[in-house]
Amino acid sequence: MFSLFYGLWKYIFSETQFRVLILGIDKSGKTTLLEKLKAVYSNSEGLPPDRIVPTVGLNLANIEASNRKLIFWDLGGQPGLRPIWEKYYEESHAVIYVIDASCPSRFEDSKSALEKVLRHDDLQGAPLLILANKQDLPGAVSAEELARYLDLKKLDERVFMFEAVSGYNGLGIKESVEWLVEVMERSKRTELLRARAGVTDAGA
Ligand SMILES: Nc1nc2c(ncn2[C@@H]2O[C@H](COP(=O)(O)OP(=O)(O)OP(=O)(O)O)[C@@H](O)[C@H]2O)c(=O)[nH]1
Ligand SMILES: [Mg+2]
Repeated sequence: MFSLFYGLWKYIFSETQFRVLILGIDKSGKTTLLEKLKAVYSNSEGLPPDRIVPTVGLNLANIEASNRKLIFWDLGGQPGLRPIWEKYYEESHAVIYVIDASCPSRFEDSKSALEKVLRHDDLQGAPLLILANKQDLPGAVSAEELARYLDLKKLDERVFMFEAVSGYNGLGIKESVEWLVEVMERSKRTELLRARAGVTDAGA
């Protein structure tokens, strides 16, 4: 009985650390964005772009924003590494999907990889932030143009937003994080993950 109340207590009062998964095909700029997030939100400088190499494992960033703790998981986007993404779905509160907005020849690959992400049951109800990245480059399409191009059908029941960003100059980074915190706070997905953690603890 005690463990049941303890589980309930934890469910109501525990401070959630939001886990955000950063996905997108290779070279879309995920790790550069992660390093920019560190530079903007923590005391860490973040790696400069010229020292960032293609990701094979997992990169992490812990930040605090709007009085909330967030952890970002950045995975490799090369085709052979994409099957690993789903191992992280179940634990994630939200997904950031990064697209190189300056490279239309790769939009199709980005779109089909994203559609596969959205079809996965383990990500049901997870808020989705789609970033039109590399806005510092002259040819980059706007967030609206990218949304039109992607024309996503599987977004029903999911909170989502498109945002124009640049991992180089930091455009749109704060707006993105503020939006994420706001939607994760009141998302059913957060309730679900909290309840699951409470139940696990109570049953332990
Ligand atoms: N101009 C410009 N270039 C960028 C930006 N973000 C990343 N790049 C460049 O794009 C290339 C790929 O960046 P990464 O951050 O390694 O991309 P990634 O998505 O993490 O790639 P994988 O780890 O292979 O999945 C690098 O040459 C970066 O310097 C940006 O905002 N603007
Ligand atoms: Mg990377």
